[in-house]
Amino acid sequence: MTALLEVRDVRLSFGGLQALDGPSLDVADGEVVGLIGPNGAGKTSLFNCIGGLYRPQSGSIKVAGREVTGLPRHRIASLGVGRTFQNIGLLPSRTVLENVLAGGYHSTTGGWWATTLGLRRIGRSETELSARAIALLAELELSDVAGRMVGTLPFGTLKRIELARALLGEPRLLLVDEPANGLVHSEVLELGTTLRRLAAERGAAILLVEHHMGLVTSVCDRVAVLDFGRLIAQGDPHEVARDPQVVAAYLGSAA
Ligand SMILES: Nc1ncnc2c1ncn2[C@@H]1O[C@H](COP(=O)(O)OP(=O)(O)OP(=O)(O)O)[C@@H](O)[C@H]1O
Repeated sequence: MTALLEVRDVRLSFGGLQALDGPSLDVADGEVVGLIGPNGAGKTSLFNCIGGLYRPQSGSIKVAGREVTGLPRHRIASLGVGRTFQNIGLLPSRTVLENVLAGGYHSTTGGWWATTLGLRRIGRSETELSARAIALLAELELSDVAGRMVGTLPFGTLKRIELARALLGEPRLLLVDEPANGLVHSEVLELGTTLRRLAAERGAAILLVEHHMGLVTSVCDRVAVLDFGRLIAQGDPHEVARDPQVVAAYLGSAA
């Protein structure tokens, strides 16, 4: 079976710094894969290569069999790649609904929303998008705050809004960057349930960058571990967490 996401030998450097040193990784439809590793290991850099923010110097990244390296971000998004960001990228002076609707648009020109938010529509009608956004708000228990300005809401709620926004594009592959960061324990548990449900009910593949090992072991089918841009281990989350090389990488980062 062809994997939905196929990463092969991706290399990315910033001047003399090798952020990604040839990792290869597959993610299948409906699979939840954790991408873990110490600070600076290259996790976000790999996300940025998959999503088109960075272009690797070499290697291949395919989504549903289609090479995406070098494609503009909106083309990669239209192939079914959605994303949330480590440092939440919402518009604080817009409502929750407006922010979620922004997930249906990409950069620059066109349509009513272009005037409002400076964005371009993906291709659905306004009515369809609004209906989907409202359904997503309900699914993520955000209906009560739909008309509130995002800037007035607590952090845990902002994370759910970001997820709803990413889901509006109906991604086949969802890249989720440190969703548990800043959440209290009960919110992390809820988040874990939500991520598993998204994979089970929508068949979405999820690649999850996360430092919260409780969340990783509870939601991921598999984990891949990066260290200094290299893939040092992958497999069952509990087994990988005991792998001496992985333990050493984390201890080294803490030293
Ligand atoms: N735009 C950039 N310019 C220069 N260096 C960068 C850039 N982006 C990432 N790096 C460097 O690449 C390396 C990998 O960074 P990256 O953010 O991918 O790691 P990470 O595993 O996501 O870390 P963290 O867990 O702290 O978020 C780091 O040394 C980082 O400083």
